[in-house]
Amino acid sequence: MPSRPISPDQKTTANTRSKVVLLAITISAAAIFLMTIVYILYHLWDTFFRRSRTNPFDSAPTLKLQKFSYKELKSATNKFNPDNSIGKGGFGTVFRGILKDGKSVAIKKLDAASSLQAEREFQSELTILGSIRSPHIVSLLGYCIEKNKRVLVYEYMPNRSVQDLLFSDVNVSLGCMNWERRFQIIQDVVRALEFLHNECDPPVIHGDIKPSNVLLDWDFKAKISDFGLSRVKVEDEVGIDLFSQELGKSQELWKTQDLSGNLNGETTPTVGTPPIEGHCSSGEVDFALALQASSSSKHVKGSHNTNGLSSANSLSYNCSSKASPKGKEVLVEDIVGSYDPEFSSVEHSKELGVDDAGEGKQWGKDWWWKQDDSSEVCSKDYVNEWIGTQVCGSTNRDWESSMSSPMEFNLGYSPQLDKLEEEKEELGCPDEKGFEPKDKSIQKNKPRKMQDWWRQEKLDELSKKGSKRKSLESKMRKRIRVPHFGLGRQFCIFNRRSLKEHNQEDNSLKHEFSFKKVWKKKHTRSMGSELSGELFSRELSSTTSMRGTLCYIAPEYGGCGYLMEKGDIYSLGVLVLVIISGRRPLHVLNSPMEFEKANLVSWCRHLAQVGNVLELVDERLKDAYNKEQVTLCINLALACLQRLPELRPEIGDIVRILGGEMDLPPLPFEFSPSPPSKFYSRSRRRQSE
Ligand SMILES: Nc1ncnc2c1ncn2[C@@H]1O[C@H](COP(=O)(O)OP(=O)(O)OP(=O)(O)O)[C@@H](O)[C@H]1O
Repeated sequence: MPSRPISPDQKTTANTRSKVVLLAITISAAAIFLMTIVYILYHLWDTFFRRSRTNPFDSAPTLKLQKFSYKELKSATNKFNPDNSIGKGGFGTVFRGILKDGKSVAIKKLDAASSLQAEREFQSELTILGSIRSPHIVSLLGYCIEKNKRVLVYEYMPNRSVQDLLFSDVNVSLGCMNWERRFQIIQDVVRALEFLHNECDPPVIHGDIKPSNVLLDWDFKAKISDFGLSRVKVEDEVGIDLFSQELGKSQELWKTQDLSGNLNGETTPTVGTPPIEGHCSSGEVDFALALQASSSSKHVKGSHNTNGLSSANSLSYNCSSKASPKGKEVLVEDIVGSYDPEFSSVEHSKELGVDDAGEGKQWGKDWWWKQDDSSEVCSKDYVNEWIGTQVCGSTNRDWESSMSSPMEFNLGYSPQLDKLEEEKEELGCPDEKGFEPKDKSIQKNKPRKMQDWWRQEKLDELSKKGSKRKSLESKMRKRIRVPHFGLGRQFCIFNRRSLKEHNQEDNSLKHEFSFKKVWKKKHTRSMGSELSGELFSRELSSTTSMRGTLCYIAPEYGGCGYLMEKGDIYSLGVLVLVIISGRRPLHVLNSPMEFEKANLVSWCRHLAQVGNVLELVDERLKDAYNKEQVTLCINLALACLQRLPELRPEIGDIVRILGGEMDLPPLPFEFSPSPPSKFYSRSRRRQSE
């Protein structure tokens, strides 16, 4: 059958349809093309303009780290020959190496045995340091991962670390560490921190600022190294978690209580160090602060000694309330008996002996400022007192009794629990068994008359703690493990990072304390019987824990707090004092006359109070320094060392202050030459009325 011919109309319709389809395809393609161009332009704009700050993670792909083979690095260091070793850290040895192209590098070989923490450091260095470039930061050039071998390759810093230079007499006498150089180093470190805190997005917190992490290049330009403990700040992170909660409480308390404990309803002018009740939210050792509060007063104890138990409790309660799969575990016995945070609540003014609370007592808070008056105080006394108060978690009184009757540290003993009992005794609080104070003289000796409101408050608090105490006691007996975020115990355990300074120290007269040995002994035998000036004079203190380095770490970081910028600022304060004085933060010489200078931060505060900060300056500098610059740096350091992070200056302000573009904010009263007396406070009050 013949096919029907296609009509012209049908042809036209078909043509029209194909044209429409073609047009649709063309338009779609054009739209896609346009959108692609718009996307590319947006991306370019985003890269070049919007994100002008350094984003460590975004920029990571641009910072190509070289991957080395182990063989290559082995040959660069002559088989990791000890002769090429230029330093030893907590997790590995640093070698000088020469690469195939003739370039000098520093090669850090992590100890395989250092395991998890070393791995953490390695990852941290790779992800954070590997992603940032700044003239103020030591560059990470490459790495090697082969089986369990971990090696990092850095730019070589020929003039070693500030630690090496400061504590090597030869170099200083050669003028290596003259004032100009020291000032330059301070400025360089400040700039490095400015880069990390303000120019990186998100900000990077170093977490371990100290002299051995400040390295010097050919021109003695300082650069920060060692990002093993650093972290990147999470967006919108407020940072001060438990601390700020306690801070709120303490500020309320502070408003209602002056130095003598009286209710006055006004804010006391000394803002730097409110008596924080339970400030340290964990049972961790608040070493930085503990060191500053070098001895405690029985009087202070009278007003704050519930903290011991509260700290132990707060760790278990706070942490369990936040329990997460990430939570690690810590033995209750590691918490209880480790630290008495009453030292956290010690006002610096008292610490410096501003008030008369310690008068007439053998171990008043100000005892070590009075060495000249007491020829009986020797290094042994210092050590006993200090260790007794700071490490055992007992106060002076406990320590004194432990000295006469050495006790074992075991599950059955908890200084905090004992203190609770004692406190109840002092307050005349009947316990569950209807306990009444046996010795009425205890009450007579109370350092201050407590107002009824305060007493009532205290009793309420104690009865609350009594119930917590019961559960804590039963946990202790069962050795129950309390979940915790991997923060508490770490601070107390002195791991393998350590005592590097010890090796470098000359074995002559200059010696420092170590907590490591004491800590070990704590678990094995009576401490009191073992302590002697001899023993401690041989040990050093700059031990790095998993959370930072003793003496440099900020007080708030010792208590479950996040590591924040202000933590770096605190460490910077200590570093500045170390650079100016040429002393370590805890530096006890054998001479009793030197005791008052043992704790650098406390000594500096004392000097600031008496208006003589220049006494802190390294004697080796003789008079060859700029007094104005030194005074500015010391005052700046004191501002950085304020206990409340909020009061410490921001790094941007520090840059401006050092550059002379901004005045130093007024220091708290406790650092001023004329601290406010009670009279002053009252007269001020009357005026304001
Ligand atoms: N890039 C480098 N160039 C030259 N020397 C270096 C370099 N990196 C480290 N060192 C030297 O090696 C030493 C050890 O450094 P490392 O970072 O391993 O440990 P640390 O920071 O001193 O101690 P820790 O790791 O316990 O905090 C430094 O003090 C320094 O003297």
